[in-house]
Order: sequence, then structure tokens, then C-alpha cells
Amino acid sequence: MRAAVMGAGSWGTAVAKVLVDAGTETVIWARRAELADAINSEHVNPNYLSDITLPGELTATSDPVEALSGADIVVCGVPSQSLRENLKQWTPHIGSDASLVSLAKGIETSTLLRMSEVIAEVTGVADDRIAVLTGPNLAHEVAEGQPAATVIACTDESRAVTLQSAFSTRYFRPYTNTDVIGCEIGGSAKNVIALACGIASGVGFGQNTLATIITRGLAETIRLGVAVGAEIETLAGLAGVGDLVATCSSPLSRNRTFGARLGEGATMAEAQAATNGQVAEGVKSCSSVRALAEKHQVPMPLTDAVHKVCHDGQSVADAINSLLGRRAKPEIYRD
Ligand SMILES: NC(=O)c1ccc[n+]([C@@H]2O[C@H](COP(=O)([O-])OP(=O)(O)OC[C@H]3O[C@@H](n4cnc5c(N)ncnc54)[C@H](O)[C@@H]3O)[C@@H](O)[C@H]2O)c1
Ligand SMILES: O=P(O)(O)OC[C@H](O)CO
Repeated sequence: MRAAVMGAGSWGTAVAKVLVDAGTETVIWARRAELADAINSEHVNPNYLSDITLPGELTATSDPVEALSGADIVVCGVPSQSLRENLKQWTPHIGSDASLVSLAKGIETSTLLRMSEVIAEVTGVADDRIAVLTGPNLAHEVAEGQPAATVIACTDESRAVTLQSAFSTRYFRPYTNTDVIGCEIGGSAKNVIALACGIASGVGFGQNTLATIITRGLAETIRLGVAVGAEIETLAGLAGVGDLVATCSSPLSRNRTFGARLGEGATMAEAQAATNGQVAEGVKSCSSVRALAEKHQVPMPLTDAVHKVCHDGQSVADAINSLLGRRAKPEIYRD
């Protein structure tokens, strides 16, 4: 097995390390030649996870054609909103039976497509060759070798099992699932809910508020998931609850941190500037998740509130008042 990890951000770098540790021959593609050179010569990625020593067997290149040559597994590690443009360049160089594995947790804003749908549309590859890797996986903890589980979802169960083996290490434990939709909805929606948790924490609210947002965030994620064909069990698992808890609770989460800055009073521009170029997917996906929910007539009040704060100029105080001022209702409802 040979893997090409396309994208040398935090998660692409951590996943490349996992693959090498799992015994899979791996090359990582970085946009910038200096970054590829540093990985090859110093075994560090100076821009992301710079305190982590990468395995000597990991090779890097800034040439996507070289990275994709002979790859059985193509790992798509660029952010959601740039996946389509990158895929257009990669497609002619992807092998005819290669598996494509999406790492991105977002919904394309211009089309409302999930990442596996973007991959299928751009590459023309059949669904049974497209997989998603998602779960409670903060990149730095995984790169440190802290134990974590994940989900590898593919409609072709046997391909998911092959991929499971390529990504399995003593610290990183993938489970297979055939519910690609549920995994992608869970991964995209949790970033928006993590922004909401960050905002609440930045305002100064404690654990009751966070638990409320996580739980009600799960409720609206399940409503959306069911409307678009997900299995509820998937959203109760690692790709749903698991990732929601990790992202909403951890100061390592870029989405939660972004939200916390807004809750502390920063403007969107200030919060964006403080990311140092690291992507907080929920900032864009709050709009696409909300639009997808509207399309399917699914109420997602927390997602709506995050969208209004991030993109409609609503103040955090008004968003909180409006959430708490909604009509009383039973806990479990599907309308
Ligand atoms: N960091 C994590 O802990 C983590 C864990 C699981 C999933 N993810 C998901 O993985 C995806 C990638 O996140 P990340 O953490 O690696 O992001 P990052 O911010 O650390 O790095 C993003 C990478 O994408 C590159 N990039 C940015 N714009 C690009 C463009 N237009 N074309 C090509 N490359 C571009 C950057 O140069 C960088 O290499 C996201 O969807 C994220 O939600 C991240
Ligand atoms: O740092 P975040 O907020 O992008 O979250 C990282 C991962 O998705 C956690 O599983």
C-alpha cells in the first residue's frame, strides 16, 4: 500500500504520521517547497505541529503529480472550500483503482455538497471508492500518539476494511462504517456547535451552558442528518457525539477558540486574524449547514445563531437572548 496525503496542514501532517506508523508507505504533498524540504531534511513541519518529530520514513514533495504517482490511497487533506479547485488539478493523476479518503469537515458553501459528493462530482470516481475519515481527532493529540479512535466510512465495506488496516496503529484505532452521509454531517455540524460553545465560554458561562449547547447541538445535528439520509446510530457514535464532545471541550480546537474570541468581544476580523492562517471550518460551514437545513426544512437554532453572529452582524448578547426567547417545546421533536 502506498498513500499520498494531499495537504500538509495540521491534520494532513498528523494523518501522514499515523499512516507511516501503521506501516503504510506515505508521501505528503505540501503547497510550498520550503515546507516539503523541512519535512524531508529535518523531519518537522515548521508551520503546523512544529514540536512533533515526524518519522524519517515520511517523504514530502511540493509536486502533486509526484505525490499521486502510484498511490493506492489518496488522502484529501485541504480545507473544504478549496477541495474542488485542488481536485481539478489532481484528478488526471489519480490511479484508476485508488481509494480517495476525505479528511475535511465541511459543506461546500457554493453547492451545499458534502465533501464525498464534491470528490465524486469532480473526479467522476464511483462512490464505492470514496471514503471519509472522521472522529474525535484533535491533530496535536494524535500526532503525540495519544490513544484515539476514528471512523473510516465507505459504502464499500470491504474497501473500508482495507483502509482500516492502512490507518491502524497502537494509538489510532479506526472503526468502519458504511454511513458516509452520517459521518460527514456529524463532522461538519460539530464545528458550528463548537463555535457556539466557544462563544459561551468566552462570555464566561460554565459547564451547564456547554452541556446544554452540546446536547441541543446534537439534537439539531440528528434532525439534519435524518433529513438527508444519515443513520442516527452514526451520530450517536464517534463521528457524532465523539467529535462533538472533543471539539466543544478542547482548547486545542480552532473552532472553539475562534468562538471564544467572539464571546470575549473580538470582532470577526480580529478573530480571523488571530487564527494565524489555520482554518476554523465552522466559520464558513455555519452558512452552508444552515442553508442545507433550510433546504430540508430542518430547524437548527444554534447553527442559525452562529451564522447570524458570524455573517449577519448580530451581537453575541442578541443571539443569546433570541435563543433563550424561543417558544417552549418538548425535548424530543423532529419537525
Ligand atoms: N486540525 C485538526 O485537528 C483536524 C482534525 C480532523 C479534521 N480536520 C479537518 O481537516 C481539514 C484540514 O484541516 P487542517 O487542520 O489540516 O488545517 P490547517 O489550517 O492546519 O491547514 C490547512 C492546510 O491546507 C492548505 N490550504 C489552505 N488553503 C488551500 C488552498 N486553497 N489550496 C490548497 N491548500 C490549501 C494550507 O496550506 C495547509 O496546508 C479541515 O477540513 C479540518 O476540519 C482537522
Ligand atoms: O480544531 P478544530 O476545531 O478544527 O477541530 C479539530 C477536529 O475536527 C477534532 O476532531
